[in-house]
Amino acid sequence: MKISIIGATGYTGAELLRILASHPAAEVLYITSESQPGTAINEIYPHLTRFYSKKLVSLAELEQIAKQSEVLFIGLPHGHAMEVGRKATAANPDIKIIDLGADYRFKDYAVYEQWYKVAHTHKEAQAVYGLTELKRSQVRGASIIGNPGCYTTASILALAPLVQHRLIDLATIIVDAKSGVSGAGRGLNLGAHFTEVFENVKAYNVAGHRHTPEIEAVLGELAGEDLVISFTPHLIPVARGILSTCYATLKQGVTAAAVDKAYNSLYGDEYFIRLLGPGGYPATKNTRGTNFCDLGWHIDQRTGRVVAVAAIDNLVKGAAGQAVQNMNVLFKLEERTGLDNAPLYP
Ligand SMILES: NC(=O)C1=CN([C@@H]2O[C@H](COP(=O)(O)OP(=O)(O)OC[C@H]3O[C@@H](n4cnc5c(N)ncnc54)[C@H](OP(=O)(O)O)[C@@H]3O)[C@@H](O)[C@H]2O)C=CC1
Ligand SMILES: CC(=O)N[C@@H](CCC(=O)OP(=O)(O)O)C(=O)O
Repeated sequence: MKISIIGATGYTGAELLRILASHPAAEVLYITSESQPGTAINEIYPHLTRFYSKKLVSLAELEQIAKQSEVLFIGLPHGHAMEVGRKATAANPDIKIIDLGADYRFKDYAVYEQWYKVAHTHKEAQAVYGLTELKRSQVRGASIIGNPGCYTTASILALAPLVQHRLIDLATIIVDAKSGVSGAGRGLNLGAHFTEVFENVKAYNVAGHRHTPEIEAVLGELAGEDLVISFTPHLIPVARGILSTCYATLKQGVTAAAVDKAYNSLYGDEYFIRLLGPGGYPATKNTRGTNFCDLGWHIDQRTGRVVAVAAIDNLVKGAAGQAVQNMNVLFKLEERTGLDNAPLYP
């Protein structure tokens, strides 16, 4: 496929290039940057040398980029993809757009505007939410895909079986998640500064993180009713990784066997979902650099709660890997094409 990446100098853009470098059907045509047009990408990311020496171009070239590309990945901060998506589809109605940011994730644009504080300027877009394992049939026929966030991918995958099989009290869902620092992007900010992060763990955006409505919207659709959750993100001193620990009260009479059955029936045939089963302890290091999501769950008899844990790499299954997985689905390729690597360990 002829591919272009808008915002290639960011962590998700660079991760897309790393993955696509070993994708047999990928031909990267254009990569863009507003701050460093004319620079070769491997001058910014030397790990991409031998794979790319392609020069970055400005978004001003978007019309010709769109006309020549079959797939456009967008790795920009939220609020910028809509303009790119609108102009690209106007220039090439057949183009497939996969946005790694938040602009195309919400069916209800009012929710997006309320939480992201940005007016949506591409409301006519018929976008599909790109959590592959849950939305595969819709992804197959999509023109625009809103790729999920990193915390949301891990948390929704952990909770979906419990919600879909009506095993939990929907009013009791709590998500406690940790993210590596690359989740904040490559831009310099004090919160991501080494001496602020090293030997430190902290919560942030408590009771107000933008991933809250995304998780609620997707789980609510699965449940067939609106729901609210408590979501607390934490920053941990690692480069990559999301660990999401999710709690909910089991409905009266729900057995451990019913919980096991729910996970196995939803994910038993899913290559990228590795079920560690009851008592399993997912760890970010086991998914690092891969598109896998490791899932484990525990029944706490004392409290009547289920505790579901998910581990992913925020830049892979949480972003670029899932975006390529969705591209594979769009073009009817084996879904693991370019994604079937083992993690580095230790
Ligand atoms: N990091 C992660 O783990 C995840 C990130 N995401 C989302 O993916 C998107 C990209 O994230 P990430 O790669 O981490 O971000 P980075 O901050 O690392 O990169 C952002 C990119 O956008 C470009 N950019 C920044 N500001 C502007 C602007 N005003 N106009 C045009 N381009 C701009 C930059 O390019 P240049 O300055 O060269 O023009 C850079 O390439 C974001 O929406 C993020 O929320 C989603 C899931 C996971
Ligand atoms: C550690 C860290 O800062 N993580 C980011 C999540 C990145 C992401 O997925 O954001 P979008 O949903 O906007 O794409 C955050 O908490 O905002």
